[in-house]
Amino acid sequence: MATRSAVLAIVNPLSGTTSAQQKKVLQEAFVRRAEALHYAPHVVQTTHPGHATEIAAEAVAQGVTRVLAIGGDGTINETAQALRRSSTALGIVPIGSGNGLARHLGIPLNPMQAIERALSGRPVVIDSGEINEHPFFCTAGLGFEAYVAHEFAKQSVRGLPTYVRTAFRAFWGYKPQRFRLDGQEKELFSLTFANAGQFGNNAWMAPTANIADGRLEQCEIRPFPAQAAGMLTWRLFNKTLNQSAYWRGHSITKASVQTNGPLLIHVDGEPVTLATNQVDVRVLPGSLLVLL
Ligand SMILES: Nc1ncnc2c1ncn2[C@@H]1O[C@H](COP(=O)(O)OP(=O)(O)OP(=O)(O)O)[C@@H](O)[C@H]1O
Repeated sequence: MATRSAVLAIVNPLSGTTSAQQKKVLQEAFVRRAEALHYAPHVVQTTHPGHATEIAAEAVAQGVTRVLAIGGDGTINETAQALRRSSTALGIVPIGSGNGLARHLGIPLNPMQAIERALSGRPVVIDSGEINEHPFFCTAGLGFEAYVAHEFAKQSVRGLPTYVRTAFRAFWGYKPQRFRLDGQEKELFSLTFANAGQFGNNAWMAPTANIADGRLEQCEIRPFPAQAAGMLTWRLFNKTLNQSAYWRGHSITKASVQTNGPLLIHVDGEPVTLATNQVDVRVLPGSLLVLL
């Protein structure tokens, strides 16, 4: 009898708003379905930040061909980091607050259906990005969106309602920042580098982004009067932000940004504080296999 190929599921027990019981049910369903498809399934729960990368790196070294990340965009990022430039493909089972990468790729938001896709789907090549030493797969950015990511991380409750409340509060306290972008001085409300088109929750910062074109979309929002905020928000969710006079986009392969002080950024929605005021962004074309 042929040896069954291994398939690994990495689960963040703290992701999103699903309960521990729901995650347990999901893991059991994964094991049952994988066995029915003649795989040898393994499940590992993360115990600390960065753990998903360690587990996924081990799976790559062992030649596992499918690794599922069951979590939010942070867990998917940590898992995908280790799979870059390998022949191990990523299965995405989105149970986070935003699920930007899954939404962009058209992966079902129903976890059971996403498991099915990850077990039965075919590997498709996509790009990834790097902002300094931090890999990203969906979006990374500076300015308002980074500020919101940092504020959101301080909240005890996850989920969309908390995110909306946090962003609304942050808006009134936030001042646009000065950036030196590829040698040009600019005051911007936000600056996004988009591999996928959206942050999550169908908030489309880069409506035309193509995740497999070997490029990133650099999206700049210039300062705007408070009365324009409603229209910009509507456009963000209506996938028409690129029609706003406050939005500007360029397709790039690399960019360099300087600011006046230590820098708050977000990487796939996770807050990061850089110890430098220099940011270098680049695309890694065709660097990840995703199961679709
Ligand atoms: N056992 C753990 N304890 C503490 N933190 C963890 C653990 N496992 C993973 N993490 C960290 O939790 C972070 C957030 O996880 P994840 O993105 O999956 O959930 P989320 O934040 O609820 O979802 P979203 O990103 O969609 O808001 C990850 O970047 C990871 O570093």
